[in-house]
Amino acid sequence: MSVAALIVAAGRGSRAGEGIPKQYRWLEGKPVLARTLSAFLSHPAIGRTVVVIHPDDCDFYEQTIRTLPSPSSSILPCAHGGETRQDSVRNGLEALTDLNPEIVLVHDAARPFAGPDLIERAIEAARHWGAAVPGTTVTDTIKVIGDQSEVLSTPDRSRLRAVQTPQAFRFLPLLDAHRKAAASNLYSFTDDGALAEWAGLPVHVFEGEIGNIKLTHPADFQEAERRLKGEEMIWVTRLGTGFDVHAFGEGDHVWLGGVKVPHDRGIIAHSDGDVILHALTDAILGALADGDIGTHFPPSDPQWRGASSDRFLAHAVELVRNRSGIVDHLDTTLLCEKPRLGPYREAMRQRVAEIAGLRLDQVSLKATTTEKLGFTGRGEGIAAQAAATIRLPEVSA
Ligand SMILES: Nc1ccn([C@@H]2O[C@H](COP(=O)(O)OP(=O)(O)OP(=O)(O)O)[C@@H](O)[C@H]2O)c(=O)n1
Ligand SMILES: C[C@](O)(CO)[C@H](O)COP(=O)(O)O
Repeated sequence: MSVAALIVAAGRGSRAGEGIPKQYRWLEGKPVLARTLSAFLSHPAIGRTVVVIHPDDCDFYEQTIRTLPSPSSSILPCAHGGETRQDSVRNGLEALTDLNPEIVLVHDAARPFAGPDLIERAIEAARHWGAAVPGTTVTDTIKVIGDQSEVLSTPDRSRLRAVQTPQAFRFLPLLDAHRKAAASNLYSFTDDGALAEWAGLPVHVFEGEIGNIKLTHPADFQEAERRLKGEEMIWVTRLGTGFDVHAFGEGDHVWLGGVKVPHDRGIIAHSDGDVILHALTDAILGALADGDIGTHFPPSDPQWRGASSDRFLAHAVELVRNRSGIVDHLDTTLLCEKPRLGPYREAMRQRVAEIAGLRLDQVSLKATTTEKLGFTGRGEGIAAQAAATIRLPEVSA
């Protein structure tokens, strides 16, 4: 599927204070916009990129382009922005109509820390859902207030996500939604997700990146400088392993890798007994040196009775991302005589990739019998062992 990037850089950066618009300010040796652009220009899945700039900023823009390592032919002639971010996005979309990509990623120039994995997840999410925005869990409690700053309500934090960019969409439906909003004189959407929602497109949230901050206030620049200084970032690679066993019992199916597999036995377990997801969860927790699945989801806690193990794996991955880390690879070996893995392997890889927010090539799944030896050989139970490779910034390792 063809993918284009649309970088909105036409704002004035009034909240950031100081002189020139923030996207052209230099941050540790490069303009902010050059950092933002590089992430997209260097991504192999992105065909073309259009940057939307303010008409007054042509010189700044040209200077920025000259700082790129190799001025890229994949950058289209820039488009001009409008009064609001929404106008600027619409102008950028109009500039892409000849190209007519299948997917467009809309990104703020003011977010220079979007990483390749985030971009990959955005593309996958658009392929899968058609419209998706990256979100991170909220760590502060949020209040809804009234005109007198009185608290009206406290929404359930577990349902809230702080939304970032790149936001990912099928191109034509987004273009259509923007045109409709403009035709209805609606210009107050603060992100494209909200505009798409208004236009009736189902919008989903995929995993964002804690480090993908928007440079908005002066303090954000100080934070970004600190980070980049420390950051010719040293990554520490960690490998964790996990192992899980469940006994067979009454039943007609087993859950493996998040997929329901018909079988002449069931699994005896507190949760759904998915040994693949349990071993993977423990492997990630092992790499984080953060206890094991029982520490995070005690079997004594009735709320996990019959629980789908998807949430265990998703939680472990979230812990990695909360530490600005990256899950690089997940590898599992299933040990049993039956059921056979073969017919379900791809569906399981797909599901594990989906739960963990990874690409398919980052998920490996293998199986072996134990040559009729031991409890697996006698068909009394099933086991899985897993390895997870993650990277953490040295500071939090
Ligand atoms: N009319 C506008 C307004 C914003 N943006 C872009 O949208 C992104 C997010 O907006 P924001 O952080 O609010 O940037 P500014 O509008 O520049 O900031 P401020 O509101 O402080 O002036 C930025 O990359 C900004 O350049 C844009 O292209 N056109
Ligand atoms: C698009 C956005 O970055 C998502 O968080 C945000 O809504 C932009 O808001 P701004 O007020 O234009 O900075």
